[in-house]
This record gives sequence, C-alpha cells and structure tokens, in this order.
Amino acid sequence: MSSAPQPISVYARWRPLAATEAEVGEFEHAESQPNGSLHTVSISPKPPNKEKPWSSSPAFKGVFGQEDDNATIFNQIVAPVLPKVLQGATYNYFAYGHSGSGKTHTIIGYDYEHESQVGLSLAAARALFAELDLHNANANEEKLCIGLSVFELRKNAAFDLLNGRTQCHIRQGADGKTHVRGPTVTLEGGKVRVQPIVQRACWTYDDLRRELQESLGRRAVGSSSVHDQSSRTHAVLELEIVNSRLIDARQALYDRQSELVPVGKHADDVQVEEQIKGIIPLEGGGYKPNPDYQINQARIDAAEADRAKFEARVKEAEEQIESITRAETRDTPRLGGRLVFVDLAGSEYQNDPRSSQALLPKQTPQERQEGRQINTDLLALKEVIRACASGQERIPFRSSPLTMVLREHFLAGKEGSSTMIVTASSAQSQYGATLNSLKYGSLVGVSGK
Ligand SMILES: Nc1ncnc2c1ncn2[C@@H]1O[C@H](COP(=O)(O)OP(=O)(O)OP(=O)(O)O)[C@@H](O)[C@H]1O
Repeated sequence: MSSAPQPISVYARWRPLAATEAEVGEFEHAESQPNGSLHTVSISPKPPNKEKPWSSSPAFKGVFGQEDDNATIFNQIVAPVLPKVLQGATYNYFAYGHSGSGKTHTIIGYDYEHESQVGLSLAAARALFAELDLHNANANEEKLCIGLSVFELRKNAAFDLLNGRTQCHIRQGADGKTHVRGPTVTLEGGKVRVQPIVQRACWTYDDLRRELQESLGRRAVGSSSVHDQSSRTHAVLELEIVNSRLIDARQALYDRQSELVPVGKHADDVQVEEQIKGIIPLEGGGYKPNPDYQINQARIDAAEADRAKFEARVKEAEEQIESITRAETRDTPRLGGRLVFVDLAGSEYQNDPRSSQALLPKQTPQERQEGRQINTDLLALKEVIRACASGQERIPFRSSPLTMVLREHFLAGKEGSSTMIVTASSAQSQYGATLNSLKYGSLVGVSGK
C-alpha cells in the first residue's frame, strides 16, 4: 500500500493549577521558537525536587498557556480545518497527558453552557451544524446531518457507548480493514444480526450534545485503587457528515451481511455432511469411498448457489454505498467528511517509574496488566503517527487495538491531518509525569517536521 505523508502537528497545553496544587507551588516552564516555526518547551524543577531541567527539540507547533480557554484552542486548531471537512476530508485530534492534566476538559469539556468552555468536539459539531443548516434550508438539496459514534477502548475490546456499552470485538478482515463488531444476535427464523459500532444520526446540535452526554455517562466509572476507570480507557468520538441515503445504505449492508451468515453456514454444513457420508474411515487410519452412498452433488450445488446469491446481495449493497459516497460533486458540504477526537488513557500508564511513582503508587496485578496494554497502545500510536508523517510504505497499524481501530482515519486521504495536544500541568508534584508527556509529544512532533 503506498501512502502519502499525513501531516502531524503537536501542541502543548498548560492547565491552570488546582487550588490544592497552588499551595505546593509550580515548576518553571518556558518556550522559544529557535527556527522560527516550531517551538521548544523547557521545564526545570524547583528544590527540593532534584530532577534535571529538560528542553524539547523544536517539535511543538504551538503552546497554549493557562489563560487560554477551549474557544481559543478551537479557533486556532480546529476551526481552520472545517472547510476541508465539509469537502470530505478527515482530521484526527488526540489529547495526550497524565490523569487530571486536562484531556477530557480539552476534547469534551465539562461546562456545556459557556461557549468559551465547550470542548473541541462539541464546538466543532456546533460550527458544522451552522453550515449544514444553511445547506439544509435549500429545499432542492438532500439534507445532511452528523453521524455520531462514541466508544471506549479498553484492553483488546471496544465498548459502544451509544449502544448500552455493548462489548465489541476488534478484528482485521481478509480485506485488511479493521472491523469492530458487537456480539452476534440470533433473531426469529434463525436470522442473525452482527451489529457494528452504532452511528447515531443527529440532525441538530442539541440532539448531538444530548446523545454525547448520555453516552459519556456510560463511560466506565468507579474507583480503581488509584484512579477513575475513565483514565484507563481511550474514548473515541467520531463525527461524520452523512445523509439518510447513506445511513439507510449502510443499514442495508449490515442486514445483508447478517442474512448471509446462516446461509453461508448452511452451505458449509451441507458440504461437510455430504463429504462425511461419502467416505468410510479405515481401521488403520485413512478413508475409502462409501459404496453405499452417492454424494448428493445437487444438494451441495443448491446450497452453494444460495450462498452466491446472498454474497451478491452483500456486494450490491457495498457498491450502493460506494456510489453514494463517491458521487462526484464539487458542491459542499460533501458526504464523508470526518472529525475524530480521541481522549487517550492516562499517560502515567506508560512504562516509566518516575511518573508511575507519583501517580500510581499502588496497583493490583490486573491494573498492572491493563497498564501494560495502555503502554502498548500509546507506543503503537506514536509509531503509527511517525510512520504516517514520513510517508512510510508499511504502517504498523496492527501493533495495537487502538491503532487498528484508527487505521481507516489515518488512511482517509491526503487532505486530512492529525493533531496531538499534550496536556500538561506545572504543579511541582507532577514534574515527572509532565516531563514524560512532553517527551512523548516532542518525539511525535519532530516526525512531523
Ligand atoms: N485548561 C483548563 N482550564 C480549566 N480547568 C481545567 C483545564 N484543564 C483541566 N481542568 C480541570 O482539571 C480537572 C481535571 O481535568 P480532566 O478531567 O480534563 O483531566 P484528564 O486528563 O481528562 O483526566 P483523566 O485521564 O483522569 O480522565 C477538571 O476539573 C478540569 O475541569
């Protein structure tokens, strides 16, 4: 697969100190722009902390200060790409940092009422709806809306937050694509349904906000030995520009895939049954043809013909989706534009004793195992971003469930890009954790140069 380089930009964001942290004090941090484009970030601890000062490479496209609110960040790094999203491009945003550093504040926000505080995903949805409403007001145009998907990734599974937190499996198909599917449900008449991650059609901003709020209420909560469970999962929010025809066509595809399952199984069963009846096992091993049974080839052929008929129906449904999404039009907004926001698990789970000691004093064996998976995910993400940014031929998407799930978004075309926001705290107590986050961001950012 040949891949065009996908640009990556990394930003750092300092959050204000919490009241309790302010009492203990903060370490020094500064930034500079040595080559006039990318920023370096420098930090140095205050005594009694004996750690060494550290400076990043020029790797950060920008640094947001404690006084910068969500609206400022939205205007600078999300608003400029919205015209491209409306033309069909995909843009990915990742928030990376230790627990409590401000990832959720940045991606979703906690205050939905004040424009300056709404997180990047909701602010983007509101701005997209303003454009879609203008388009939809024209009676001649097919109406467009935003398809919302919200899921959590934990260990090797995805949990669909728009579908009661149903556990879904992440698999790579024969086509190399990643499939995220819920359990197979058997319906009346032997039919089955294999439900993918739900995409909810939202026609207004208020609809979307309500759906998002409700789904986030289903995030894994409760106390582990140290943290809320939410810091141990990656939350993925996808916003896609869709219309009713596309939604219906995708539903038709899932229906036909579901219909194919029992038909395919029946064809396999008939094949095996006939072959078994047609042979006799020998005592010393091996088989000989059964003289008393003539393999019923007509029965096998009928079952295979049935399978072919249902496979053709699936193919037809796939082509229908292709024809809807590929419909050549210069008009905007166009179908398929996407924004993907990822609130990553706490970076303290990365394998570094310095940050771990401060934030993870005591972990159960199960938590340590989860921590190792998060570590794998975050390392894999770094490698995938670096490979995408340098236009490498082979991108190691299969290294972790997180990168498998995001594969399609990274490959969505040369128009889009990825942006990482490293959320950081200058509280004295969080020097080690912040240092590690900035180091990670710096490594990712230099690959985008
Ligand atoms: N830039 C900011 N401005 C104001 N308050 C902030 C900012 N960043 C974070 N906060 C506040 O700090 C607290 C912790 O932030 P948040 O929950 O976003 O952290 P997190 O990195 O998502 O943590 P976790 O990984 O545990 O979910 C919240 O009360 C949040 O409102």
